[in-house]
Amino acid sequence: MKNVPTLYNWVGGNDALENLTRVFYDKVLKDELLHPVFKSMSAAHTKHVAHFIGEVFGGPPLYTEGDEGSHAKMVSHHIGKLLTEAQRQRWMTLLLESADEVGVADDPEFRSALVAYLEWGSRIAVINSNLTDNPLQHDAPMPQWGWGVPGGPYIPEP
Ligand code: HEM
Repeated sequence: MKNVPTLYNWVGGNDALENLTRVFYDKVLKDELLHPVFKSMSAAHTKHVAHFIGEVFGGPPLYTEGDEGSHAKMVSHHIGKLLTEAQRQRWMTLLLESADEVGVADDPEFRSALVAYLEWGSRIAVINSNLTDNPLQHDAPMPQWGWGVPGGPYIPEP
């Protein structure tokens, strides 16, 4: 497939991702299962998560350069939080509800890649939350996510 856009471009870049995480964390803070976990999050949390996902989706290094983050720093935020599978499932549900609410691209190819990434990342977050030490070296690379099996969005031939 020629000229395959990045997931970052397809979703609408940083503005679309920041809009998504803003609406999502509003829901999270009103949720009885997730409020206790997120009640002390920083004011910049929603943007940091949007920047992280954007970078993983092939966007500019807004998390590693703009926010002075790294993959290891992101992981360190989850260490020792003792997240449960029920909390993870609620996190997924609210994020996907938010995606529909704000009108994130809903084509089958994009949503397949989005769900695959979120399932992967959220399950690793739960695993890491049950550790006491960060398993990553400080210079571990950022994950990179792509379109997976479909290979790109469905674009009909002209
Ligand atoms: C793909 C999945 C995920 C990604 C990309 C992600 C990303 C991040 C990032 C970038 C931070 C650091 C924010 C900052 O610098 O302010 C963070 C912190 C955090 N994340 Fe995640 N996360 C994921 C899944 C989860 C899940 C499933 C949970 C809980 C159910 C969770 C709970 C938390 C908590 C509690 C913090 C710390 C909040 C605080 O500062 O008090 N994360 N996450």
